[in-house]
Amino acid sequence: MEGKILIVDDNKSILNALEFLLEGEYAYITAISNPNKITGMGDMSSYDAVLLDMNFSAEVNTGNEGLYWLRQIKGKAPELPVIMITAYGDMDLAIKSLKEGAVDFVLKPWDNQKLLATLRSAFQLGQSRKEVKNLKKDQANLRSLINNNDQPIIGESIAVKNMLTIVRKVAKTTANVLITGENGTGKELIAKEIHRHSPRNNEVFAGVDMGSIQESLFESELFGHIKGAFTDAKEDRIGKFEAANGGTLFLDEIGNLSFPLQSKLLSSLQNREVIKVGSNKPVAIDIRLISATNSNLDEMVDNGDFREDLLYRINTIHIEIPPLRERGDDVLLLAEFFIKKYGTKYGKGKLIIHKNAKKKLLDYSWPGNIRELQHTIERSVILCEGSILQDDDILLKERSHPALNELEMTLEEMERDMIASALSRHDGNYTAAAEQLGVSRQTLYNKTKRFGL
Ligand SMILES: Nc1ncnc2c1ncn2[C@@H]1O[C@H](COP(=O)(O)OP(=O)(O)OP(=O)(O)O)[C@@H](O)[C@H]1O
Repeated sequence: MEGKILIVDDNKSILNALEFLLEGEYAYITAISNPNKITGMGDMSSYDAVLLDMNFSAEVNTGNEGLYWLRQIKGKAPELPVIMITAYGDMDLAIKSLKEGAVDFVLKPWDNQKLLATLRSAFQLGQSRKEVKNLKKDQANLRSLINNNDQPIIGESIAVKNMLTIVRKVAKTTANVLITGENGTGKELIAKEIHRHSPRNNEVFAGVDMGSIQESLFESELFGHIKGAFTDAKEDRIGKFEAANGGTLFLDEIGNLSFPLQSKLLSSLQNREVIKVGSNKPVAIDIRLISATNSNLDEMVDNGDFREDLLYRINTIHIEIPPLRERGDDVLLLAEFFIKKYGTKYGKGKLIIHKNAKKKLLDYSWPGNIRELQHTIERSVILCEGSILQDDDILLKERSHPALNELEMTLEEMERDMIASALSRHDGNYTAAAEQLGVSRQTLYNKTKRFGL
């Protein structure tokens, strides 16, 4: 069969006998009588298994030399299976070698069939180890591809620069981070940036949006469940905590967590373990937590809606993202960025923005922040005829804007308009805007996402 075996023994006749025996089974055999050659061998991972003598000097039988060379090989290729050969039947030594990482040992004089069988299982083990190593490498590559595929953070205002300095500093630690800011300011983007610059960047970044899942499913979403825990639990399922194990867990809209779940979250963070719904067996977890919200958690604590001890736990570092209207010319930088992006996407080539259009962008209050700007620019690129983006191409949906005749509006456009103006009136405060519109905070949140506000 295909396979590359290395034999190391200073007794030439043993070496020849082994070489002869193995030639019938494996495609490539390398036989060396001087173990010092191992030092110069470089990368040994191309071998599939090694047969290594335990005692190299005939008069010395401590086995130390064999153990020394075993360590050297393991240092060069940790996955490579090594079988030790010993002539003295010294069990202590054989066990010592197993502890040092040898997969098995054979005693001299050996039985040919037994030796071949031992080597075959070592060979199989080596193949599996190689596969696992390659899979892990693929997985790490995929993760870093996913993590690095994110868009850059645009912004040169002092507010953004200061924020990014904190982001870079905190990324290197494992501190829990709370990101606050209005809707669409880039909280998720910043959370991913922290993960990308952290030592966990080759591990998973798992996000849960508490604003978009039904409250009754929060617990199972976070902690998982076992089969039969509730009517719809047809299979065991792991939660986001376990999915993020070793990596970063991003809890968006953490202010939506009910009080009992806040307690469960707190105890998971304190004990570093989760208990699946329907189970009582704790599972150890190691996550870095980043939470985000556009609610005022201090106010929620004062009103008895959020646990103070949980707030302390999640906001070791607090990052506040400024709203777009406070970022000065960043509006234009971001607009240029999105014009380029959507110009390419819709085959419009290089588009230039007219100064009146710039003024229109700068004068607007952007209640939906960067998400709203992004959607506005996408629409304007689609509408734009020619190579200059005019102010008429930019449709702002603020209620005070008279561009659209209400009689010609669809119900959906009116709804979007009302939501935008309510958010603008309340400076992006969701609770107040939802109250004014007579809908729940969650409904408002879902609608702003749908309308791209
Ligand atoms: N500084 C930035 N540079 C470029 N794009 C950005 C920036 N900030 C945000 N974006 C983009 O704006 C959109 C909204 O950002 P994101 O989803 O991170 O906001 P959010 O604050 O998490 O929103 P929500 O409050 O609705 O959860 C995304 O498409 C994101 O890529």
